[in-house]
Amino acid sequence: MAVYTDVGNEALETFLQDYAIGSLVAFRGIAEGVENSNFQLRTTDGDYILTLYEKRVNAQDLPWFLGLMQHLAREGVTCPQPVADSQGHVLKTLAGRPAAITTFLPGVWPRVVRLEHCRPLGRALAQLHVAGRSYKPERQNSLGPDAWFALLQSCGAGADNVCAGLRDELQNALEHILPFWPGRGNNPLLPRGQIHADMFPDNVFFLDHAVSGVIDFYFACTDLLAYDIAICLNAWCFQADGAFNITFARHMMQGYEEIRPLEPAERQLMPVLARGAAMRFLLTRLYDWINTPADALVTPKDPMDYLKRLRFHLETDSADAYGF
Ligand SMILES: Nc1ncnc2c1ncn2[C@@H]1O[C@H](COP(=O)(O)OP(=O)(O)O)[C@@H](O)[C@H]1O
Ligand SMILES: N[C@@H](CCOP(=O)(O)O)C(=O)O
Repeated sequence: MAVYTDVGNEALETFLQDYAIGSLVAFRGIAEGVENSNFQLRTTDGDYILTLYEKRVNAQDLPWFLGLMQHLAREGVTCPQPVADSQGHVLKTLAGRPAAITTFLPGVWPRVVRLEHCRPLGRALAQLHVAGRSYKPERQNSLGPDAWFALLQSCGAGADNVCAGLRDELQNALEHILPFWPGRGNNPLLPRGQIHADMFPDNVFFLDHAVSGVIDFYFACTDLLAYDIAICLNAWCFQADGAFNITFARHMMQGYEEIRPLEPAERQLMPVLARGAAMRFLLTRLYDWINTPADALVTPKDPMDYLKRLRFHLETDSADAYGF
């Protein structure tokens, strides 16, 4: 459950007086998610989401995230829209945390990924990349390759308690990733733009076999477009038993390339991007696994799922293995 900060009924009713979205009918903390505290609000006007921004979100980045969501919507991407209060402010404070109300998106995220999800997912990702082109402000990826070594260090000896030898294994893996990363040293730079950077199944809603919306832009940043594909490859194309599903990957890429064809170098460098994407989620999961108190109201995600993926990508040296 991810409700780090509790909000009382009275405090919420007072907060809502600043808005013209009717009066409170009901609200509940949302169990899903691990980063922020989310509440579903029902007012006499309809449904909304209240988010209190927590640990990994830097409050200074919030105008960039909310601005991106507004921009993408103008460009035709369905995503939550910040709701302004009567003074025109979208960013507020509640229970001592930065807070915003956004619109509620209908749809359901796939609890089990099936082949039918993969092509629409690829299309939605490419649409987001194309729509993001005209959003000019940039945000550096604070969880990109420059951060991984320090993140591993911050896990300390705890890594080896999760899995014997893990610290050395990850250190060694970084040596097979960082020197080959696009744009580093003499490596070619790939097309950059606004990326979602957390397009996991729980952030993509479907209705009637089509993507009905994308949520959770709080890791979005300006980075390599193909890295976003590598994140999806990790998050959508491995089965529950840990096996890679090449058909899922092929369908996802077919959908993506209907909207934005890949450049040859993006395809060629997919193995290193996929290793990097597995490393990034393995490290944040590992950090959370080690540092989340046993009585916390959040269920940390298993880092070992991403160790299996990382090992797979380290064995892979050609994009052919991904089916594209
Ligand atoms: N705009 C929205 N419309 C509908 N449901 C939402 C919306 N935003 C969040 N949710 C619900 O809240 C859950 C957690 O949201 P998410 O943004 O992934 O949280 P976190 O940032 O904590 O990971 C989602 O899985 C979804 O069920
Ligand atoms: N997708 C990340 C965790 C971030 O949580 P989300 O609920 O915001 O997607 C992971 O799976 O490690």
